[in-house]
Amino acid sequence: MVLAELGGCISNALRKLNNSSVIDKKELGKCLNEITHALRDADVNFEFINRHINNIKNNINFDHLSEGLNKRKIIEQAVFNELCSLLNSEKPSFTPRKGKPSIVMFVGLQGSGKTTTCTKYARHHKKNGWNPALICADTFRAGAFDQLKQNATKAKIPLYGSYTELDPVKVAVEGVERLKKEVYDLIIIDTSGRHKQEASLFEEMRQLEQATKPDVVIFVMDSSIGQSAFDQAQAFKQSVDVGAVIITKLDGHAKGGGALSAVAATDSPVIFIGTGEHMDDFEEFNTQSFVLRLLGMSDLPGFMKKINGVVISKDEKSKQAQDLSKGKFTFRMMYEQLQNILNMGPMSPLLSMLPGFKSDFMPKTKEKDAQAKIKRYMTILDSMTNKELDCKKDMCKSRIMRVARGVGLQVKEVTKLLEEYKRLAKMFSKVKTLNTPHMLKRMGGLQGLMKTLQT
Ligand SMILES: Nc1nc2c(ncn2[C@@H]2O[C@H](COP(=O)(O)OP(=O)(O)OP(=O)(O)O)[C@@H](O)[C@H]2O)c(=O)[nH]1
Repeated sequence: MVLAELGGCISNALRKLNNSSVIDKKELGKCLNEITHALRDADVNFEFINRHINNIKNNINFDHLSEGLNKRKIIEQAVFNELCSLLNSEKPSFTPRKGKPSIVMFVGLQGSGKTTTCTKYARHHKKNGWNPALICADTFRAGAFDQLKQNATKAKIPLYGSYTELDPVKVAVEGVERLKKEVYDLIIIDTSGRHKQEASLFEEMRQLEQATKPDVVIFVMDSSIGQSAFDQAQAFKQSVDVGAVIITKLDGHAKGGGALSAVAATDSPVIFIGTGEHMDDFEEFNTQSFVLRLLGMSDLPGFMKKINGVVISKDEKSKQAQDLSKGKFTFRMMYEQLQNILNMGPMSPLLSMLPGFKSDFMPKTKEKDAQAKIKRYMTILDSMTNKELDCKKDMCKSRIMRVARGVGLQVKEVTKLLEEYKRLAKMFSKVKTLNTPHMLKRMGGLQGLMKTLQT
């Protein structure tokens, strides 16, 4: 059972309580039985299921619940709390400091997604103001250096590695020394994997840990490995000092429950999840947000945090607010808005924080089309002169033709962009404030915005 289905089954079990005229021990038992089956089908560790289901039972004492209380709500809250505690770790999560070098070492089995995740992690921190660099200490797999090099080049992250040196410890130590001197504040070491938990892999990890003294060791776990996740997580924890976990491949058909619950074996928090092969398919993990979304409930605080933080940065916000109050919406501002939408990354995870939106609301192909359209608009805007970008008037025909020729597109593409500009200018002229809910209302809600981008 994939995770989205797990959420659906748990919500269904809870919803059935609505239809019961009396909610008593028997009804609660039926509901918890259904939840137990759903968790089992999603590969959550049996021992954990029993422990958490018992906790729910023990936390709801029907004899002590007075008449007026909403029993369904109490049960729902107890289930929510237990699902959170299943995924929570007491240990605080590690955050690298800016301006001071932190060393982060990635470990995991071959194919778990380490190399991809290292670059995603570096890119995420770069976007948020760190100065990251990568080290390829995987001298075991031929092609590992080239793979990381390709990823790093795409993400514009500096990389240290060697085609000839076969000792991973030597590469890692030299890399750390060099990158520290070059004042990178986040030094990320990609290590090699093996097909299974081999002694040689663990020995290599131990040596790397001793030689580079990382501030944190991040264990990368593939979510599709089911029940065996628990043993794997435990074996890694026993070999190196795992301090954080990243679960990959939570997109697609992974059951995910096994990996999510196995995190307890590492006694470390999940800090990110990988939701696809693309660089942007990477999300910060927040237990409460995750469980809310799993159960199909809205995560409005998470949504607002993301949209306010990314769509309009604080500095831009005051300048743009000033311009808007003067009724000025220029092509340059349109460019900035499009850039902000691209910076948000994939829309589906964002939208799934809202009630009524499922994670597959926008299929990947549509998402790609929408992003291609934004990029096309930005290419057109790139070919405009500064004067044109800061102008808020319509463009004459000869200019439209010049711009179309400049970017090698048809005139109708430029005309489409102008229509979109007029629509946005009209909308912003009425808003005159950068209050996000207000703007979304003007856009006809997110559904309206998404429809526009998809057409
Ligand atoms: N669908 C999906 N694929 C992923 C994700 N993360 C990584 N992958 C894919 O998983 C495969 C293996 O990823 P790598 O990054 O090469 O794995 P690795 O752990 O570095 O492997 P070794 O270097 O051989 O130890 C690649 O095809 C990645 O594109 C994810 O979150 N979702």
